[in-house]
Amino acid sequence: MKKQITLLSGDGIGPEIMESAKEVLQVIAEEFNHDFIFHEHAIGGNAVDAYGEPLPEETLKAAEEGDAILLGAVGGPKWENHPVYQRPEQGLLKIRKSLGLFANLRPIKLIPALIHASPLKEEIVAASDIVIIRELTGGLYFGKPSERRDNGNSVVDTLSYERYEMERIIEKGFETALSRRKHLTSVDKANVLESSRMWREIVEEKAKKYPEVTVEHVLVDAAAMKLITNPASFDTIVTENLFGDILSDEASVITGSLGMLPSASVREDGLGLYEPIHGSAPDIAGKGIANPLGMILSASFMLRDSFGLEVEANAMEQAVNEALEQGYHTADLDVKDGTLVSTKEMTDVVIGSLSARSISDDICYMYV
Ligand SMILES: NC(=O)c1ccc[n+]([C@@H]2O[C@H](COP(=O)([O-])OP(=O)(O)OC[C@H]3O[C@@H](n4cnc5c(N)ncnc54)[C@H](O)[C@@H]3O)[C@@H](O)[C@H]2O)c1
Ligand SMILES: CC(C)[C@H](C(=O)O)[C@@H](O)C(=O)O
Ligand SMILES: [Mg+2]
Repeated sequence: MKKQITLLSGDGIGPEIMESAKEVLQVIAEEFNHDFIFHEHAIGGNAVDAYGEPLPEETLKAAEEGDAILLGAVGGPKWENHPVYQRPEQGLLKIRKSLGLFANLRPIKLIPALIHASPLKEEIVAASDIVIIRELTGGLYFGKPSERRDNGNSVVDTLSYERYEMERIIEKGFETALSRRKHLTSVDKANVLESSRMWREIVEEKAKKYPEVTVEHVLVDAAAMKLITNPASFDTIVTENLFGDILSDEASVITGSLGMLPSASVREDGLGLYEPIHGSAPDIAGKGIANPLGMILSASFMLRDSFGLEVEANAMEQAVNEALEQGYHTADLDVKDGTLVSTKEMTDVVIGSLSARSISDDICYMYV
């Protein structure tokens, strides 16, 4: 299979973890006889430095024309005092909005080898298997006006949604729940916000179309508490943009590290942007110690969901599991008696597991 993949490494640890994903994908391409063609483009702070804007036109064009997009992370202290239009994060928001990537899927599944790495008790995290479906192109992030007034003495941000924007993400929530354990938790703040009351009405309307799915409404503050006291009580969560951003970082604690979580941002026709949920981690950038697994798992997410390469995606995920089972971990993961490794070493271990796996598959094949 021949695929054009747009690589947007970004800032901070972005390029370090992107290198890992690229190397692993190259091994997959060789072993499974695919042709992955990588096209690297600028986004975020490095694009501001080179082009004066965080999302150059050519990056957007390449992203639209390719088969899928892989993104590292954007942002960092260097650009914090730039005007809003030159903030790295604006590049990320603009690519999501311009490409219409309205549905952000954030799976949170405990990897058994990491059961002790979470600061939460083993019995609490044990059965965790959640998908957060986060609305990605509306809400407070994009509402107008968003500005300072009265010489900086008052400020307004606007939370606005059109009905169709709520309908399509809620529908995605139901479809996802239907393909899983058929339990949908809709998270809102309907006791305070009008937008949440409209959201809840739409969830109730859509529920009639999905009688097999059990629907539960949970207020966002209570959901934040339940996520870490009883994560196993969740299956699929659907929520608006900002709530989903906050809850997914919180949920990463279940897996032992923010560095573990992948995500997919998709639209109706299947175009997808795949990225770890974490940021550019300026505190560890350049040290070669970042956890590359959230990025590698984002690449396997791309293989499965954008390219339909189920076997290859499984092989990558299996290789990640094996690396962790053997006790290898980067510094962000609190693994007792394991082997502390760098980003590069972790990548090599994953590649080693992949290669060993295909050799053993060959042997099995030869003897069948
Ligand atoms: N998708 C994105 O590009 C994205 C997401 C979140 C934050 N950001 C940006 O990143 C910058 C830093 O934000 P922040 O510090 O609040 O969040 P962050 O996610 O970058 O880091 C939070 C903490 O988690 C650690 N961490 C994150 N990813 C890790 C990994 N792969 N391996 C090991 N440790 C990891 C960091 O070292 C840090 O201590 C900001 O400019 C922010 O806007 C970008
Ligand atoms: C960097 C920022 C704009 C982004 C968001 O809030 O969506 C990030 O936190 C994320 O989760 O992808
Ligand atoms: Mg976030």
